[in-house]
Amino acid sequence: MRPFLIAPSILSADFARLGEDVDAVLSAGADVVHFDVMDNHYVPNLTIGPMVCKALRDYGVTAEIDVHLMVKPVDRIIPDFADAGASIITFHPEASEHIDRSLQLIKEAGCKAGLVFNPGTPLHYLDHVMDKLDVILLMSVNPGFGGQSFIPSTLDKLRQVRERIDASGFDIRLEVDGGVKVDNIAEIAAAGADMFVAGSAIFSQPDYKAVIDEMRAELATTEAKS
Ligand SMILES: O=C(CO)[C@H](O)[C@H](O)COP(=O)(O)O
Ligand SMILES: [Fe+2]
Repeated sequence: MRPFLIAPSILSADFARLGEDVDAVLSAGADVVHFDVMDNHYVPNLTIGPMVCKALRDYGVTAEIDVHLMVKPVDRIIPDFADAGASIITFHPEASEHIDRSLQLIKEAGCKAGLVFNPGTPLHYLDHVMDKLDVILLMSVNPGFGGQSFIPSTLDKLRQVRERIDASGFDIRLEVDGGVKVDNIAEIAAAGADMFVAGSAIFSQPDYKAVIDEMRAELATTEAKS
C-alpha cells in the first residue's frame, strides 16, 4: 500500500486568516489540503469556491489541494477549479448527469479525478470507471458539515472498496472523510484507507503538530501489523 496521507479539511480552519492557518497545518506535517466546496443545493451549507483556491495558491501554498465538490451540477465548475490550482477534484456521482464525462473533464483539465460515496450511496457507480479514477473517497458522515461522528458501517464499505482496488490493479487512493480522529484512525487504516481527511480533530486543537504526530503514530501501528 502507498504511504498514508493526512489531509486536513479547511472547513474547520480559521477563514479570517486562511492562508496562515493552511501554512500552519502544512508546517505541522500535513500532506494535502482538503478543500470542501458546498453549494447550498446538493448539501445544506455554503462554503468556498475557486477564488479561494486561487488565493491559497497566490499566498504560496504548494501542497496538493484536494477539492471535494459537494455541488450539483458538477461539470461547469471543473475548469474553474483546475485554473485556480486544484490538484485533485472529486465529485459525488449522483450529482453528475454523466459520470464518465465529468471524470474526463477533470483529467483533460490536468487534475487527478475521483468519485465520492455518501454513507448510503451504493458502490455500483464504480463499475465502469475504475480505469479513470485516481481517488475513491468514502464519506464516513453525511456531507455538509464538519464535526460529525464517524459512521461505523464505513469500515465494511472501506474493506469492500479496498478489495475492488486491489483486484483492479489500478493505482487508486482510498480516501476517507468525516469524523476521523486520533482514536479511530488506526482502525480506519486497517480497513483499507490510505488517505485521511480530518477537520475538527486537527483545527480544534491548539497544537496541530501534536495531533498529526499522534495520528501518524497510530497509523504506524497499522503499518507494523500489515
Ligand atoms: O466533506 C466534509 C463534510 O461534508 C468534511 O471534509 C468533513 O466533514 C471533515 O470534517 P470533520 O473531520 O470535522 O468530520
Ligand atoms: Fe470533505
